[in-house]
Amino acid sequence: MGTEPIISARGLRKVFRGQGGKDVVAVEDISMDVKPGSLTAFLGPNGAGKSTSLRMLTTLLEPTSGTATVCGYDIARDPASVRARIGYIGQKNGAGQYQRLRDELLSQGAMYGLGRVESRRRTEELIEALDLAEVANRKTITLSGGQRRRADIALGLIPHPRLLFLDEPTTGLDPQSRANLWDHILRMRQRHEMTLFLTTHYLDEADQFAERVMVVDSGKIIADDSAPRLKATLAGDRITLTVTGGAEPAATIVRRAAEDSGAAHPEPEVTADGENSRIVVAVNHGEEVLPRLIRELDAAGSTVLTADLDQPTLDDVFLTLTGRSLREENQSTDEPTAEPISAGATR
Ligand SMILES: Nc1ncnc2c1ncn2[C@@H]1O[C@H](COP(=O)(O)OP(=O)(O)OP(=O)(O)O)[C@@H](O)[C@H]1O
Repeated sequence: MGTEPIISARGLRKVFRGQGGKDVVAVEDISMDVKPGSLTAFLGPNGAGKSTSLRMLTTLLEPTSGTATVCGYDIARDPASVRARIGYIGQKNGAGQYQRLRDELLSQGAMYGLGRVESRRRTEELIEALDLAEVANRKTITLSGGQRRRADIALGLIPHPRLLFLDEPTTGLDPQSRANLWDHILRMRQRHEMTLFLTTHYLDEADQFAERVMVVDSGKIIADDSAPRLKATLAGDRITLTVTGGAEPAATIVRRAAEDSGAAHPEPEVTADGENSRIVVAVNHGEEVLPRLIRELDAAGSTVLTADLDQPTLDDVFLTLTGRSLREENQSTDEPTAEPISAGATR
């Protein structure tokens, strides 16, 4: 298949007929080409249309309009050929929870027509690779959240897919289990040279592990690039200053410095901080702008009490694009915002 895209979608759209005849446009218009071997994160707030897009690409849901090929096969005309080549790990795994994990893996192998010997070989290989030996004889319903997600991944990998779709693989896990799961995901990827396409609303995961980040909002892809490039082109470095007295003339000087740096949104955010003023602005090349800015403010008679320079995050990217914070949006329906995690495995 060479460099042909492993996923190629054009104008995918899904409208659900809501109750009382009111339609819900879950996915408005999604187009993409995904390279074989890549790791792509589909990042967006709750309800952005991530799962619906994934369910269309995995042939679980028929698009209202639009087309896609996955592993070279058309999702509408040849869903069986698509399914035979992909793995899909949904948000809630519905597999038989009262079976022992090892038996569940073996039945999965049988379901994919692997044959007894191959099924057993694959089951043992995945139990070992995903660190599940200790729990392999337990019923899956008794597993912890992290073990359950690793078991889900083992189930998804039984058919040896070239392309693995994961829908929010780490949601609901504590930071340590998330790091551990990522470790396994990256190891599996390396071992099997798989293409990974996953949805997440954890900004740090997309930032750390994905080579390509597609930011999704209201059923559309609103940005698509590597995390460093998204941050450099769409967010800029954040400068936070505390100056004595009122905000002027400091705010004007800060705005001009931001404009000169080519910042997309040079208007500073100004708040009173007791007797002092706090000024926040996004600039380009913050490390060059900040010292110059402090000198200019000093010359204009504004004393700078504190000055901080922060690298942008993907949340700043989302904020620039939509005027909303992804962190806050997810907090309302999700567990506490993710702490940064680090997986032992390297890319
Ligand atoms: N079967 C359905 N019937 C009606 N509306 C639906 C259905 N499935 C999803 N939706 C709606 O479509 C929109 C997109 O949902 P989707 O689950 O794809 O979002 P998501 O980005 O995966 O969100 P989350 O991060 O919460 O999983 C939401 O408004 C959702 O309520």
